[in-house]
Amino acid sequence: MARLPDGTLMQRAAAGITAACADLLGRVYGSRVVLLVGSGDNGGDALYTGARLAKRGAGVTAVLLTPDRTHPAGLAALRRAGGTVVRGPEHAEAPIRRAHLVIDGIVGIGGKGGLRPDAAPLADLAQESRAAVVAVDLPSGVDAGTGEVRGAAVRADLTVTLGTHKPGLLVDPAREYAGSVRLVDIGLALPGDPELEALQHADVAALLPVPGAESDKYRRGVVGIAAGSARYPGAAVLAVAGALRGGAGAVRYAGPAGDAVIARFPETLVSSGSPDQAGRVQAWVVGPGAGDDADAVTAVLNADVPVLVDADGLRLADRDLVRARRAPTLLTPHAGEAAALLGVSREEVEGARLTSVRKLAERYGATVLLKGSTTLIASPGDGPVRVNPTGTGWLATAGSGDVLSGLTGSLLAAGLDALDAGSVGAYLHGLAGRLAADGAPVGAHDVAEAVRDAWRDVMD
Ligand SMILES: NC(=O)C1=CN([C@@H]2O[C@H](COP(=O)(O)OP(=O)(O)OC[C@H]3O[C@@H](n4cnc5c(N)ncnc54)[C@H](O)[C@@H]3O)[C@@H](O)[C@H]2O)[C@@H](O)CC1
Ligand SMILES: Nc1ncnc2c1ncn2[C@@H]1O[C@H](COP(=O)(O)OP(=O)(O)O)[C@@H](O)[C@H]1O
Ligand SMILES: [K+]
Repeated sequence: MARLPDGTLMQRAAAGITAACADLLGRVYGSRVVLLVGSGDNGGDALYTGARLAKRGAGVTAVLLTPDRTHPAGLAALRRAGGTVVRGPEHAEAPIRRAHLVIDGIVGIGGKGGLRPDAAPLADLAQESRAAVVAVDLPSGVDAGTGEVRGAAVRADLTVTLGTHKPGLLVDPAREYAGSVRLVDIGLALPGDPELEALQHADVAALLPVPGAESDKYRRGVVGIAAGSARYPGAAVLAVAGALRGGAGAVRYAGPAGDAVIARFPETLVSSGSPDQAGRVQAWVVGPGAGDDADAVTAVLNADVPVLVDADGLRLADRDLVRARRAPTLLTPHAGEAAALLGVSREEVEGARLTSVRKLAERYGATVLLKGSTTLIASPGDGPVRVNPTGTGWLATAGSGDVLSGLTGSLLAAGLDALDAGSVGAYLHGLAGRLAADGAPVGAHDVAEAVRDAWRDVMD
């Protein structure tokens, strides 16, 4: 900002927001637009945007939340362009009810906590009205840095974000408030590592293990699956189904559900004893449907290869044993399992996913993949956390986590590190869920089958 003339970034921002609003309105001329203007630069962005829309023939009304502390140059620009101004949120109701578009410039990255009491009713009015709601930078009231929502917040149809995505636009619950998100490049160079990364197709394609000319099944990696029980043989079948599609050259199964596994997947190498008797593998998956088999979990954690621990395995894994491991460990809890490990409620984990996943990674000295509406993957330390962009609610179906654990374990066996295996596994799994569902409900086995389509889609 210091290197640019005063107001340059704001003009770039306003130009981008105006273009997005015009797309949404279809016709700017004759439309009725209401600006919700807070006391900071977020309000300034809204005012400059309003001025541009007014010049193109929109009827623009600015509602000033704190009339004495309003971005002066932005306000002057709006007035010059013919916009009208109402002073105080108590006058907002009538204009919002008549509006085609409401632009939320109450607060941006300078916000703390949920909306203050004077601003909170505006969020409700905007939501109840028939107007489209566009948030400037992020929906006012959500936490930009964490995705937490502590109190009232605006619900937007579209968020036009400036310079870079903020964690709050990618992590639930805040993500849901943002609607669709459009990034406007205002020419900011961002310093240092980001706090959060979302892999894209090209990143995933570069990480997927592909056999070379000299590959054989052992060099591609063997993944071991210690899962399932007499009560839950299906978990073993689904984990193997995922593992067969994850790039390892062979899948070993160790446990009591070998007959069910072999009936469905004859290519699996099955044994019924303890995992440490099953032969060499390059990575283990332990836990899905495993019941109370603590010995299998301990045997796997004592192996000097990467280990993925899921489901029942998380409850049975000794924390000191996990911390003492030298090979990588990847824990894959859903919010309920994470809550049990942290000794908090499920709601607390779902309300603060970023904090929770970091805390778990620190406590266990392991990489953690926290599943759910937003899937996050964190390794211990301050490095960037990964957020999976491909998830879909259709994945919330029994057994789909078992598929994920097999798939991700297979990527570990093929040589990806825990953070990459977790993020690539979640990416393929989410995409497979979308492709398999295609707008209709799916079972977990459909997701496993669609992993190949997801893989091709990424490689395309
Ligand atoms: N930093 C940059 O490089 C740029 C920033 N821009 C804009 O500037 C914004 C940040 O501006 P500011 O730092 O002035 O801060 P904001 O405008 O985001 O918020 C600060 C104001 O909001 C009030 N406020 C704080 N918490 C609130 C709450 N819970 N409820 C109601 N009001 C609350 C504060 O009293 C303060 O006056 C960005 O979000 C973006 O819109 C853009 O203009 C482009 C460039
Ligand atoms: N609302 C949601 N949106 C996106 N993905 C979801 C949602 N709910 C669950 N998932 C995904 O579905 C899978 C469910 O896994 P899990 O909870 O372990 O179920 P199960 O134990 O039945 O296999 C995880 O990959 C999770 O991230
Ligand atoms: K805002």
